[in-house]
Amino acid sequence: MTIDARNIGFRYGEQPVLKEVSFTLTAGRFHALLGPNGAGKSTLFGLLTRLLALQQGDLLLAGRSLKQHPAEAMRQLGVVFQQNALDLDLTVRQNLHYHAALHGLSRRTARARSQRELERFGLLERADDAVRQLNGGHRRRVEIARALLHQPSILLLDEATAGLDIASRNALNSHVRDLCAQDGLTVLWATHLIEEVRNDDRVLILHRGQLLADGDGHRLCAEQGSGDLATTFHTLTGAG
Ligand SMILES: Nc1ncnc2c1ncn2[C@@H]1O[C@H](COP(=O)(O)OP(=O)(O)OP(=O)(O)O)[C@@H](O)[C@H]1O
Repeated sequence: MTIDARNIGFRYGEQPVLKEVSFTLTAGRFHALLGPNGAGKSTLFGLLTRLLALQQGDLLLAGRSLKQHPAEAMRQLGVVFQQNALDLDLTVRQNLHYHAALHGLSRRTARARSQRELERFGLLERADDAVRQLNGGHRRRVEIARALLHQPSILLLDEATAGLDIASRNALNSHVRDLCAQDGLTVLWATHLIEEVRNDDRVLILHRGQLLADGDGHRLCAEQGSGDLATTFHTLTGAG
Protein backbone atom coordinates (compact mmCIF):
# COMPACT_ATOMS: atom_id res chain seq x y z
CA MET A 1 0.00 0.00 0.00
CA THR A 2 1.81 3.03 -1.21
CA ILE A 3 1.74 6.44 -2.88
CA ASP A 4 2.61 6.71 -6.51
CA ALA A 5 3.14 10.30 -7.70
CA ARG A 6 3.24 10.63 -11.45
CA ASN A 7 4.62 13.78 -12.96
CA ILE A 8 2.90 16.20 -10.59
CA GLY A 9 2.92 19.84 -11.56
CA PHE A 10 1.16 22.68 -9.73
CA ARG A 11 0.94 26.49 -10.03
CA TYR A 12 -0.59 29.20 -7.88
CA GLY A 13 -1.56 31.60 -10.65
CA GLU A 14 1.56 31.98 -12.76
CA GLN A 15 3.94 30.75 -10.08
CA PRO A 16 5.03 27.11 -10.55
CA VAL A 17 5.30 25.48 -7.12
CA LEU A 18 5.69 21.80 -8.04
CA LYS A 19 7.53 20.73 -11.18
CA GLU A 20 7.28 17.22 -12.60
CA VAL A 21 7.44 15.52 -9.23
CA SER A 22 7.42 11.71 -9.46
CA PHE A 23 8.09 9.07 -6.80
CA THR A 24 6.80 5.75 -5.54
CA LEU A 25 6.93 5.16 -1.80
CA THR A 26 7.88 1.79 -0.34
CA ALA A 27 4.97 0.06 1.39
CA GLY A 28 5.36 -0.20 5.17
CA ARG A 29 8.27 2.18 5.41
CA PHE A 30 9.03 5.54 7.03
CA HIS A 31 9.76 8.25 4.45
CA ALA A 32 11.04 11.71 5.26
CA LEU A 33 9.93 14.46 2.91
CA LEU A 34 12.58 17.05 3.60
CA GLY A 35 12.59 20.56 2.24
CA PRO A 36 13.28 24.11 3.34
CA ASN A 37 10.33 26.45 3.98
CA GLY A 38 8.54 27.16 0.71
CA ALA A 39 9.82 24.01 -1.04
CA GLY A 40 6.28 22.84 -1.85
CA LYS A 41 5.69 20.20 0.85
CA SER A 42 2.35 21.58 2.03
CA THR A 43 1.22 22.01 -1.56
CA LEU A 44 2.00 18.35 -2.23
CA PHE A 45 0.01 17.42 0.90
CA GLY A 46 -2.82 19.64 -0.29
CA LEU A 47 -2.96 17.65 -3.52
CA LEU A 48 -2.74 14.30 -1.71
CA THR A 49 -5.64 15.25 0.55
CA ARG A 50 -7.69 16.90 -2.22
CA LEU A 51 -7.68 20.31 -0.57
CA LEU A 52 -6.13 21.35 -3.87
CA ALA A 53 -7.21 20.05 -7.27
CA LEU A 54 -4.66 18.25 -9.42
CA GLN A 55 -3.55 20.34 -12.39
CA GLN A 56 -0.97 18.03 -13.94
CA GLY A 57 -0.17 14.36 -13.42
CA ASP A 58 -1.91 11.89 -11.12
CA LEU A 59 -1.57 10.51 -7.60
CA LEU A 60 -2.28 6.86 -6.87
CA LEU A 61 -3.03 5.85 -3.29
CA ALA A 62 -2.74 2.10 -2.78
CA GLY A 63 -3.22 1.76 -6.52
CA ARG A 64 -6.35 3.96 -6.70
CA SER A 65 -6.17 7.07 -8.82
CA LEU A 66 -7.17 10.28 -7.03
CA LYS A 67 -8.54 11.52 -10.33
CA GLN A 68 -10.62 8.49 -11.20
CA HIS A 69 -11.52 6.95 -7.82
CA PRO A 70 -11.13 9.75 -5.27
CA ALA A 71 -13.31 8.24 -2.53
CA GLU A 72 -11.60 4.84 -2.62
CA ALA A 73 -8.18 6.45 -2.79
CA MET A 74 -8.88 8.76 0.17
CA ARG A 75 -10.03 5.87 2.34
CA GLN A 76 -6.43 4.64 2.35
CA LEU A 77 -5.17 7.87 3.84
CA GLY A 78 -4.74 9.15 7.40
CA VAL A 79 -3.62 12.77 7.70
CA VAL A 80 -2.13 14.97 10.40
CA PHE A 81 -2.04 18.56 9.22
CA GLN A 82 0.39 21.27 10.25
CA GLN A 83 -2.38 23.20 12.02
CA ASN A 84 -4.13 21.67 15.01
CA ALA A 85 -7.51 20.38 13.88
CA LEU A 86 -9.00 19.18 17.18
CA ASP A 87 -12.01 20.68 18.90
CA LEU A 88 -10.45 22.10 22.06
CA ASP A 89 -13.69 22.07 24.05
CA LEU A 90 -14.50 18.42 23.42
CA THR A 91 -12.81 15.68 25.40
CA VAL A 92 -10.13 13.51 23.84
CA ARG A 93 -12.58 10.64 23.52
CA GLN A 94 -15.30 12.84 22.03
CA ASN A 95 -12.87 14.10 19.41
CA LEU A 96 -12.07 10.54 18.42
CA HIS A 97 -15.73 9.47 18.33
CA TYR A 98 -16.69 12.50 16.29
CA HIS A 99 -14.01 11.78 13.70
CA ALA A 100 -14.99 8.09 13.56
CA ALA A 101 -18.59 9.11 12.88
CA LEU A 102 -17.41 11.31 10.00
CA HIS A 103 -15.82 8.23 8.50
CA GLY A 104 -19.08 6.30 8.83
CA LEU A 105 -17.93 3.92 11.56
CA SER A 106 -20.64 2.47 13.82
CA ARG A 107 -20.69 3.63 17.44
CA ARG A 108 -19.53 0.26 18.60
CA THR A 109 -16.58 0.17 16.21
CA ALA A 110 -15.76 3.78 17.07
CA ARG A 111 -15.69 2.98 20.80
CA ALA A 112 -13.53 -0.12 20.34
CA ARG A 113 -11.02 1.53 18.02
CA SER A 114 -10.81 4.70 20.10
CA GLN A 115 -10.10 2.61 23.18
CA ARG A 116 -7.34 0.73 21.37
CA GLU A 117 -5.68 3.91 20.13
CA LEU A 118 -5.98 5.62 23.52
CA GLU A 119 -4.16 2.66 25.04
CA ARG A 120 -1.47 2.56 22.36
CA PHE A 121 -0.83 6.28 22.64
CA GLY A 122 -0.72 6.28 26.44
CA LEU A 123 -3.74 8.59 26.57
CA LEU A 124 -6.24 6.54 28.57
CA GLU A 125 -5.85 8.67 31.70
CA ARG A 126 -6.55 11.81 29.69
CA ALA A 127 -9.47 10.40 27.67
CA ASP A 128 -12.14 12.39 29.51
CA ASP A 129 -10.20 15.66 29.71
CA ALA A 130 -11.00 18.49 27.33
CA VAL A 131 -8.27 18.76 24.68
CA ARG A 132 -7.70 22.34 25.87
CA GLN A 133 -6.19 20.90 29.07
CA LEU A 134 -3.56 18.87 27.20
CA ASN A 135 -0.03 20.00 26.38
CA GLY A 136 1.15 20.25 22.77
CA GLY A 137 2.76 16.80 22.67
CA HIS A 138 -0.40 15.09 23.94
CA ARG A 139 -2.57 17.02 21.49
CA ARG A 140 -0.39 15.80 18.65
CA ARG A 141 -0.75 12.22 19.86
CA VAL A 142 -4.53 12.63 19.86
CA GLU A 143 -4.36 13.88 16.28
CA ILE A 144 -2.35 10.87 15.16
CA ALA A 145 -4.66 8.48 17.03
CA ARG A 146 -7.59 10.15 15.32
CA ALA A 147 -5.98 9.84 11.89
CA LEU A 148 -5.67 6.07 12.39
CA LEU A 149 -9.27 5.33 13.44
CA HIS A 150 -10.46 4.37 9.96
CA GLN A 151 -7.41 2.10 9.62
CA PRO A 152 -5.66 3.72 6.69
CA SER A 153 -2.67 2.05 5.08
CA ILE A 154 -0.87 5.36 4.49
CA LEU A 155 -0.22 8.08 7.08
CA LEU A 156 0.76 11.63 6.08
CA LEU A 157 2.17 14.06 8.63
CA ASP A 158 2.92 17.67 7.72
CA GLU A 159 5.40 19.26 10.17
CA ALA A 160 3.76 17.20 12.92
CA THR A 161 6.19 18.41 15.58
CA ALA A 162 5.73 22.14 14.93
CA GLY A 163 5.68 24.06 18.20
CA LEU A 164 6.85 21.13 20.38
CA ASP A 165 9.93 21.11 22.58
CA ILE A 166 12.83 18.82 21.65
CA ALA A 167 11.88 15.99 24.01
CA SER A 168 8.26 15.91 22.77
CA ARG A 169 9.46 16.10 19.16
CA ASN A 170 11.74 13.12 19.58
CA ALA A 171 9.06 11.13 21.40
CA LEU A 172 6.49 11.77 18.67
CA ASN A 173 8.93 10.94 15.90
CA SER A 174 9.86 7.63 17.60
CA HIS A 175 6.23 6.81 18.22
CA VAL A 176 5.34 7.17 14.55
CA ARG A 177 8.31 4.98 13.61
CA ASP A 178 7.04 2.32 16.03
CA LEU A 179 3.59 2.47 14.43
CA CYS A 180 5.17 2.04 11.05
CA ALA A 181 6.96 -1.10 12.26
CA GLN A 182 3.96 -2.51 14.18
CA ASP A 183 1.19 -1.88 11.66
CA GLY A 184 3.09 -1.92 8.39
CA LEU A 185 1.91 1.65 7.80
CA THR A 186 3.45 3.59 4.95
CA VAL A 187 4.46 6.93 6.47
CA LEU A 188 5.27 10.21 4.73
CA TRP A 189 6.69 12.63 7.32
CA ALA A 190 7.21 16.16 5.97
CA THR A 191 9.68 18.34 7.82
CA HIS A 192 12.27 21.06 7.39
CA LEU A 193 14.19 19.72 10.42
CA ILE A 194 17.09 17.50 9.45
CA GLU A 195 17.36 16.15 13.01
CA GLU A 196 14.01 14.36 12.55
CA VAL A 197 15.49 12.25 9.76
CA ARG A 198 17.68 9.17 10.19
CA ASN A 199 20.31 7.82 7.85
CA ASP A 200 18.40 4.62 7.24
CA ASP A 201 15.15 6.43 6.32
CA ARG A 202 14.13 6.78 2.76
CA VAL A 203 14.59 10.50 2.16
CA LEU A 204 12.90 12.64 -0.48
CA ILE A 205 14.40 16.11 -0.80
CA LEU A 206 12.14 18.77 -2.26
CA HIS A 207 13.54 22.17 -3.17
CA ARG A 208 11.80 24.96 -5.08
CA GLY A 209 9.19 22.50 -6.30
CA GLN A 210 11.62 19.91 -7.62
CA LEU A 211 12.51 16.53 -6.20
CA LEU A 212 16.28 16.86 -5.96
CA ALA A 213 16.96 13.47 -4.38
CA ASP A 214 15.10 10.29 -3.47
CA GLY A 215 16.74 7.32 -1.80
CA ASP A 216 18.06 5.81 1.44
CA GLY A 217 19.72 8.49 3.56
CA HIS A 218 23.09 6.73 3.67
CA ARG A 219 23.06 6.29 -0.10
CA LEU A 220 22.34 9.99 -0.66
CA CYS A 221 25.22 10.82 1.68
CA ALA A 222 27.57 8.49 -0.21
CA GLU A 223 26.53 10.02 -3.53
CA GLN A 224 27.31 13.51 -2.24
CA GLY A 225 30.56 12.31 -0.64
CA SER A 226 29.45 13.57 2.77
CA GLY A 227 29.32 11.86 6.14
CA ASP A 228 25.95 13.12 7.30
CA LEU A 229 22.52 14.08 6.07
CA ALA A 230 22.77 17.69 7.22
CA THR A 231 25.76 18.27 4.93
CA THR A 232 24.07 16.38 2.09
CA PHE A 233 20.93 18.48 2.49
CA HIS A 234 22.97 21.68 2.59
CA THR A 235 24.96 20.72 -0.52
CA LEU A 236 21.83 19.89 -2.49
CA THR A 237 19.66 22.83 -1.46
CA GLY A 238 22.03 25.50 -0.24
CA ALA A 239 19.89 25.58 2.92
CA GLY A 240 21.00 25.24 6.51
N1 LIG B 1 -2.33 29.88 -1.49
C1 LIG B 1 -1.18 30.26 -2.04
N2 LIG B 1 -1.15 31.20 -3.00
C2 LIG B 1 0.00 31.58 -3.59
N3 LIG B 1 1.21 31.04 -3.30
C3 LIG B 1 1.25 30.10 -2.36
C4 LIG B 1 0.07 29.64 -1.67
N4 LIG B 1 0.43 28.68 -0.80
C5 LIG B 1 1.76 28.54 -0.92
N5 LIG B 1 2.26 29.39 -1.85
C6 LIG B 1 3.68 29.48 -2.27
O1 LIG B 1 4.04 28.22 -2.81
C7 LIG B 1 5.38 27.88 -2.44
C8 LIG B 1 5.37 26.54 -1.73
O2 LIG B 1 4.70 26.65 -0.48
P1 LIG B 1 4.40 25.41 0.47
O3 LIG B 1 3.62 25.93 1.65
O4 LIG B 1 3.84 24.30 -0.32
O5 LIG B 1 5.89 25.00 0.92
P2 LIG B 1 6.37 24.18 2.19
O6 LIG B 1 7.55 23.40 1.74
O7 LIG B 1 5.24 23.43 2.78
O8 LIG B 1 6.84 25.31 3.19
P3 LIG B 1 6.33 25.60 4.68
O9 LIG B 1 6.96 24.55 5.53
O10 LIG B 1 6.87 26.98 4.92
O11 LIG B 1 4.82 25.55 4.65
C9 LIG B 1 5.89 29.05 -1.59
O12 LIG B 1 6.62 29.89 -2.42
C10 LIG B 1 4.62 29.72 -1.11
O13 LIG B 1 4.84 31.08 -0.91
